[in-house]
Amino acid sequence: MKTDDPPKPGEAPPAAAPAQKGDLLISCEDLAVGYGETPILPAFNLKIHKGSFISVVGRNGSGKSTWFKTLLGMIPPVSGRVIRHRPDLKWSYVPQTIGIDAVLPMRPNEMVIWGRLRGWNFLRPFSTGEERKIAEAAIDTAGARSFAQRPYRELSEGQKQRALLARVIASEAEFVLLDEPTAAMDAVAEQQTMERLVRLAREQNMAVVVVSHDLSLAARHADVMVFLDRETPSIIVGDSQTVFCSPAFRHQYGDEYCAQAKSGAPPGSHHGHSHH
Ligand SMILES: Nc1ncnc2c1ncn2[C@@H]1O[C@H](COP(=O)(O)OP(=O)(O)OP(=O)(O)O)[C@@H](O)[C@H]1O
Repeated sequence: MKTDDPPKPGEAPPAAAPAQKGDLLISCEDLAVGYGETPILPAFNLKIHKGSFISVVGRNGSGKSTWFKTLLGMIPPVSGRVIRHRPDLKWSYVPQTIGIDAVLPMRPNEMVIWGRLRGWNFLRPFSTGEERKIAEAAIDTAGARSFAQRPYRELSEGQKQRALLARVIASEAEFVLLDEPTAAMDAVAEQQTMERLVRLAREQNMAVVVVSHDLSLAARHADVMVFLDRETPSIIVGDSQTVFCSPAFRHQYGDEYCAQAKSGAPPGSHHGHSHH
C-alpha cells in the first residue's frame, strides 16, 4: 500500500495548499487499530504535518473513531506505533456527540473558554480578559454569536456543532481531530464550516483531521485523504484521485467519483468551487 506520497505532477493541487509542509507532528508507523488483539483494519503509514488538512472518509463502522481514539492514546495500537514528535503537543478533539452537558449544564460561551483551560487552570474561578477576548473572537468566527448565552442542550444539532467549532478555534491547538463536525448542518453551513476548518489549517498552521460523509467536500480541500474500508479490508492514503480510483472505494461508492477526479472537475463542483 502506498502512503503519504506527495501529489503527483499534473494533478490539480488542492486549493490554497501550503507550498511548504510544516513540522511533523504525528506519525502512524505500520499502525493497526482495533480492540484487544484483533486489528479491524490492515496496518498503514501516515505522517501528519502542521498546516495540513486531512479528510477521513468511509462507511459507518469502518473504524474512523477507532483510529481517532488510537491517535489520541485512548486505546493502544494492536500493532505498530503512533509517534508524537513533540511531547507537549496541544490537541483538541471534537467527538461525534458531546456528553459534557449531561454532566454539567453549559452555554457555548462557557464551553469555548473552558476549551482553553489546561491542567490546574481548570480550577481557576475566573478566566482572564485575554482568554475572554480569544473566546469571543472564536464565537464570532464560528457563527455562534446569536446563541452563545443559551443552554447547550436547547440548541439545534447544527448550533451545537458550531459551538464545538468555536471551542476548537479558541483552543489554539496544533492538532485537531473532528468526527463529523458537519453532520447536522444544512448544506450552506456545512460548506462554510469546512472552509473555516481549511483556513484554520492554513492560517493558524494547525493540523486538521476531519471525518466527513460528504465525499466531494472532503476531496475538495484535502491535502491528503484517508479512506477506511472493513469489507476489503483496506486503508487508502493519498490524494483524492488515488482514493476515488482505488478498487475498494469504487466497490463502495461506484465509479463516478473516480471519473470526475480524473476529468479534473471535482465531484460536486456545481457547489461553486473556484480557485480564488
Ligand atoms: N469497544 C469496542 N470493542 C470492540 N469493538 C468495538 C468497540 N467499539 C467499536 N467497535 C467496533 O469497531 C468497528 C469500528 O467502529 P468505529 O466506531 O471505529 O467506526 P466508525 O467508522 O467511526 O463508524 P461511524 O461512521 O458509524 O461513526 C465497529 O465494527 C464497531 O462495532
